[in-house]
Amino acid sequence: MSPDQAIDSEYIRQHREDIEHPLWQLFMQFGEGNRRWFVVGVLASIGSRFLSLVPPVLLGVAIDALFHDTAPFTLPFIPTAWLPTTKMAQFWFAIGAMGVAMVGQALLIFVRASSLNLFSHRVKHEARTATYQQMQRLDMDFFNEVQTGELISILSNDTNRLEQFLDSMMGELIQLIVLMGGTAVILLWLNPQLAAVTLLVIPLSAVFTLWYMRLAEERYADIRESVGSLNSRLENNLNGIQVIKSSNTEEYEDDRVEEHSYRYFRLDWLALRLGFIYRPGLRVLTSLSFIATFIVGGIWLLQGPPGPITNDFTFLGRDYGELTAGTLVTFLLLTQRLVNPLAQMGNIIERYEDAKASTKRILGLMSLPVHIQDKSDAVDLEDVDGHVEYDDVTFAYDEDETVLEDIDIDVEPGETVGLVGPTGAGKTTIVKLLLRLYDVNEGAVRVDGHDVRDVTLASLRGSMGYVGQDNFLFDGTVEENVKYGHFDATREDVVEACKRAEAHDFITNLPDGYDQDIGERGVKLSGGQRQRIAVARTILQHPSIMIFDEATSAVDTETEMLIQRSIDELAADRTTFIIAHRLSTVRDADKILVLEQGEIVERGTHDELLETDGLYANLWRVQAGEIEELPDEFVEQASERVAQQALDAAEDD
Ligand SMILES: Nc1ncnc2c1ncn2[C@@H]1O[C@H](COP(=O)(O)OP(=O)(O)OP(=O)(O)O)[C@@H](O)[C@H]1O
Repeated sequence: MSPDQAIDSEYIRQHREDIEHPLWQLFMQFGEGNRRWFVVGVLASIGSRFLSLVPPVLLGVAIDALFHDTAPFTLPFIPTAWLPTTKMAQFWFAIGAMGVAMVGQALLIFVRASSLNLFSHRVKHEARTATYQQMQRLDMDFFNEVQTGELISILSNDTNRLEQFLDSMMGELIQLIVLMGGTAVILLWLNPQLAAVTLLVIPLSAVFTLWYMRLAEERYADIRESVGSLNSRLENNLNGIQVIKSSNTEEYEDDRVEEHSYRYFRLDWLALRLGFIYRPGLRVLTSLSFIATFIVGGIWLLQGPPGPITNDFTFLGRDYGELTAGTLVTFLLLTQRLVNPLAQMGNIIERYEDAKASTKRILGLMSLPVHIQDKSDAVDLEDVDGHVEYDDVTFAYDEDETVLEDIDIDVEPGETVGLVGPTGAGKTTIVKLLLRLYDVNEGAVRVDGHDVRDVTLASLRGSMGYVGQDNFLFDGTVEENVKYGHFDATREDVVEACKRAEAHDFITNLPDGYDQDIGERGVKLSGGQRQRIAVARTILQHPSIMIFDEATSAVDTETEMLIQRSIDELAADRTTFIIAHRLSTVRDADKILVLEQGEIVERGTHDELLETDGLYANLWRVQAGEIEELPDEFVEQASERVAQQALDAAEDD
């Protein structure tokens, strides 16, 4: 897929699906600094499993050599010369060796658990922070497409799933592989013919497991996706709780949440059901292996070897005599030991598929292409004068719908520009291009003669202050919010900025003044108060270019007057863009640009535009209450626009 392609939800889904070997990629990306923990964990796993195989082998050897005299006292991998020669000494040697193996196993289990847990928790932490860091830098297109709940789900649920697999299940998987490998080696060493009967379960289980994995993979991808959409629903509803209550739509929302939750339940249940078939199936296979070993070994002991099996053969230079009772006991003990862990395979695979789906979501997000970023030769904008040019700019959010067309604007340093026009005309989009939240499709936006694509984003955005209609405040105190982004500002700086933003008086009236906690998103303040804190924050930034986007539209007339005073003060010595529906706000601007359907249809000062008697003059008449004097054409166009907006809103729903 080309990185130039628009980042829409289909692109994001496909991009995620195309990720191959997600867990391996993740391991390579985040395992590096943590590999030693992984290696120690794996070695301890192998060691502990290996030691767990020692007691059954010793038991079998001891039975045959000490009690039945049917075989010599020999142990795998240990030279006979090292072993004691008297029976009593051999007896105590076997018991001592079993004790050492058990204590050693306990120690290695401790080492395994601590190192693998440390490894998985570190990988989780690093994956989560790296994902967040990358996510913050993604293009706005991405945030338009993906819901917040879905992102939280990736940063929280998916990283947790990953950790669960990495610390517990991966350890179990390694142990299972070691157990199977170790058991196979010992059984083959003891008696390759009987081992062939016992170990038939391994290829059969592998085929059965592959079948299960193929089916489970899709289901777990769907489950992770449904968790994301459930979280998005919940997040949306919690954010909109005031609207839900005031619209009396609790029952409607109950149903919507239930629908999402039910989808999650159903997908989860489908995957579990698959596991219900797989797990007992695997147990039947492993039990069959135990029974087959017992039947074949039992008949062999009672009647001599069955069928084509012969007692008299040599394999890899070793002479295999008759099957003994002790060997059969070791076989049965080891087979029994294989049964339970092998039956755990179902759990491991479920967690593996779950972790794989989660990792695809994490890596899918991390590897998304970023278009809006610094070029390798980007320069810093320094000592910005505030000369802004839009040179024949054309822009579309979606390929098929042009939002701005042939926009030409030239703003001299220090000038104030008013952007007005009907809703949806493209006013906010114009300033988004200046902040380089999006790149133009054609033409160029320049600041002090530099194309905004050629300068660093930090210096570009650092030279601009933006105050919108609804400014986000963080949970914290008034002072923390004013200082946000300028953390080394002093209390005096903060107070000075608040005075200029007409916010000082209301802040000193709060019970804790500048130390007042303002709650999540500033809920404990009124809209006008939040607005003035946002203005103060911008003043502290000393921007060369100011942008006010409907900054006074949500406040009462008195607050509007106060904010207007601070806007006037800020605009006095810097380039300023003011987007406003209330035309009185831009009346004194040096230039007013009137936009309609993505084009600048009129430009001039307030008086010039009134004289032109076009769209601006009609909008002015509307606000002055001179409705009767409006031309019919304007009224018709206005009602068409309103109808179109209603249609668009319905389509969006
Ligand atoms: N993120 C987006 N993705 C797709 N289309 C968008 C996006 N943002 C805005 N638009 C569309 O672009 C057009 C211009 O929107 P814009 O917000 O610039 O208008 P505006 O003049 O500022 O309107 P208002 O006065 O209502 O704020 C509208 O048709 C809008 O639906």
